[in-house]
Amino acid sequence: MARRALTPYDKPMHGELEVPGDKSISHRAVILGSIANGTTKISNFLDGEDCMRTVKAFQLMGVSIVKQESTIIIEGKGTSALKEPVEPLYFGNSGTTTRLMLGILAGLPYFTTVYGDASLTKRPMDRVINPLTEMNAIIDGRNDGSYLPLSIRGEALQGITYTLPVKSAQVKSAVLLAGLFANGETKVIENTPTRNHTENMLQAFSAAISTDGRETTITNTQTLTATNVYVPGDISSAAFFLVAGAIVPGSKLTLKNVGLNKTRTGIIDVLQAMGADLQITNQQVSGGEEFGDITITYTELSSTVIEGDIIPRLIDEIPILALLATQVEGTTVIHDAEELRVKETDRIAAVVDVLTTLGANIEATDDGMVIHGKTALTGGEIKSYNDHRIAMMGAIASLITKDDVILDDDSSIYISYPNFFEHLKDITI
Ligand SMILES: O=C(O)C1=C[C@@H](OP(=O)(O)O)[C@@H](O)[C@H](O)C1
Ligand SMILES: C=C(OP(=O)(O)O)C(=O)O
Repeated sequence: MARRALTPYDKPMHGELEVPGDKSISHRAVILGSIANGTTKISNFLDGEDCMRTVKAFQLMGVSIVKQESTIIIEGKGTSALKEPVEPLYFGNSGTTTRLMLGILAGLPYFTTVYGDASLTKRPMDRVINPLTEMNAIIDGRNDGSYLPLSIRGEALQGITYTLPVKSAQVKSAVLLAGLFANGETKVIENTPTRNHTENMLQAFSAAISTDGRETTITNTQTLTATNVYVPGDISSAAFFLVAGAIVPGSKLTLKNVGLNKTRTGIIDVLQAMGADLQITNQQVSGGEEFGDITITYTELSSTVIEGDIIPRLIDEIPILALLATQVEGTTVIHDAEELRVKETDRIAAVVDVLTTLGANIEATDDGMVIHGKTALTGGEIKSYNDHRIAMMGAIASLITKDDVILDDDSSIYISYPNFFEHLKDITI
């Protein structure tokens, strides 16, 4: 636990940053590389705590995974070479590890127990256990089998057609991954599109998968073929510096090689709707994932409404967008974001608490928040709620506060952005 005092910065920021690899893509690359046949090299892998939980889980199942700086080499030998783990799998703070691994473990012929930290232990798992149970999975756990710790006895699975009742890529992914081992076809239908990295990665590893509009179908695939994966920068991490550039007058920042998958770029659409000066250059594609450089040049912005289908495209960026909304004239309203209540912490309550402490005019609603701008932020002592996105939001706020911001604990930042403070320093010297 590390308390940190952050001093306001009152000069324009200039510079270029290469944010770390995408968390969602890093998890998926480890999972598929570990069950595929052959060697998978993952470059620009995010070695944050969450992705390392996924790595550790497969190491405990006998997979050779070696890390050399930001490259990971996996020697995959197919699922038949995996071993039953002899100890419980610890998933720390990582919702993605837990939900995606449940999809895998449900179909492997092993008994496994999984557990997590205090936050993960409070997050709902029935959203994944329900469809997996429909597929014949045998999963039990605390509180009628809906919370960690859980036990999984792998079973022969049966394909299903499943319409997602929650806007969750983790649920979609768990069902699709289980579909690799299930008899026949597994179809997932989503009313609101969510991030499609699992679909892209399954395609890259030669699974029998196809998407038609909002329906994705996967057919039992005994053997995946290893491939090399380049992980683009995480737009959810870039978001903190995009907002920094948007709130500190006179700034101009470039974020290099940032993932631009359309299911993730809601923040770019919102910034543009608010009037931001954004330029996207050097666009490329690798493994079905688009990426490129984003340059933001400070300009006065105006308020907006964020609701509907855009929400899953920016769900993790809402805390930092709320900070931005405190710095624009007018009222910004965020609706349809009830999923924030079941993240690492209740992010609606946490954002409202932190920004209120800093002097903002913000109210919580059941499914979002209402922010009245523009307010001068004061500084003060804030709680991170042990949530990386809340801690980084507080740190970015300190750029424009009158007095210091004291963060009670900055350790959660290692979850998704281990070199966050170095990057913050690089652009504030
Ligand atoms: O699939 C993923 O990698 C993720 C999906 C989202 O969660 P939900 O599926 O719970 O919405 C997101 O908030 C999380 O950070 C990562
Ligand atoms: C919600 C998040 O992650 P997870 O669900 O994997 O814990 C996040 O990174 O903001």
